[in-house]
Amino acid sequence: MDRPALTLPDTSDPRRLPGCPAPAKLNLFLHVTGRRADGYHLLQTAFRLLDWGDTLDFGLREDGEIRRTTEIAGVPPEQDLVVRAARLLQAHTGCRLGADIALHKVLPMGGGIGGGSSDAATALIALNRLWGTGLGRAELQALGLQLGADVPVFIFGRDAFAEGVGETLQPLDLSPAWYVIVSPGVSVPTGEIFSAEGLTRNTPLIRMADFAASTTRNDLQAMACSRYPEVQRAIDWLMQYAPARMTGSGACVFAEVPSARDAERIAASCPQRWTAWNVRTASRHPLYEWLE
Ligand SMILES: C[C@](O)(CO)[C@H](O)COP(=O)(O)OP(=O)(O)OC[C@H]1O[C@@H](n2ccc(N)nc2=O)[C@H](O)[C@@H]1O
Ligand SMILES: Nc1ncnc2c1ncn2[C@@H]1O[C@H](COP(=O)(O)OP(=O)(O)OP(=O)(O)O)[C@@H](O)[C@H]1O
Repeated sequence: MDRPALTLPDTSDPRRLPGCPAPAKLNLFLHVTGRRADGYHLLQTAFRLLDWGDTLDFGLREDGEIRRTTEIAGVPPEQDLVVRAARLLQAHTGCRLGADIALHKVLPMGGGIGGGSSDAATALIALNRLWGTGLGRAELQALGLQLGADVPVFIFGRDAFAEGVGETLQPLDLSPAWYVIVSPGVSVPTGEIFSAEGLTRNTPLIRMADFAASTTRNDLQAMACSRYPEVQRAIDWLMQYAPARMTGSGACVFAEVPSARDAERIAASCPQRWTAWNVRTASRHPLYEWLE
């Protein structure tokens, strides 16, 4: 058997946590079922964790400073969800320790695969350990929600059926699977799609037991495709091989395929102007055991 792409960090030095994984997610379906008074949308979605992601290195600082030590194009440190997660954990716990944080970006940004959210979740989980702040899973999930609707599921650490704005989570037991994921080279701003006039916002609620690919869809897909036609083209291309749809608010699209070999073959034949990955699922977040 081949080894997982994402592995556990080295925990031998109590002052450093190098190589902490931040996995991507897929939304197997996404229904918009309503809108809250504050503008946020009520959803039903199924999150699936992937064995593919960014990695982060954390080093302890005694002076309380939070420093990002790597350059990320288009994301200044002050806006980085990782830096914001670290500051939020400090503020919430009164911890006076700081950290140097190196972020090694692999996941496409604005791709609907939750890269920034997962980085933030990994920062909360890793710093909670490095600083000895001792928060439990539920408290960290609530803290994560302050950073974004997609952060809690990565702290929950399992495939999940989600409701509310994405924070009410029930575990899903799904069989291991292989996916082809295509990034059509555009970045779709989540807020733009949710606020678009004409978005479907009244899909009837389904029961968790009734969720199946054939009876569900992504309610954000039509709007994303009409504004970013390259997303539709990527879906049409992938549809030649297997049923394909968009994840999250886009831009990435995905299809489940029967085997690792199929995933590799299809990803290798992707048109050059796009990027494709063959990715397998992960049953748990690699840092799952770090929280009670
Ligand atoms: C589309 C999904 O990726 C599906 O998992 C998420 O719902 C988006 O989660 P996210 O990227 O963490 O989003 P946030 O950073 O919380 O919100 C970005 C913007 O999207 C809109 N937003 C997001 C989530 C939600 N349930 N309703 C919304 O209306 C809000 O306008 C918000 O200003
Ligand atoms: N650590 C980070 N990594 C990526 N993007 C970040 C990060 N911190 C802040 N951002 C900002 O968040 C935006 C969305 O990034 P992200 O990769 O999370 O999108 P996404 O995959 O569409 O997320 P989601 O599925 O959660 O909506 C980026 O365009 C960037 O400006």
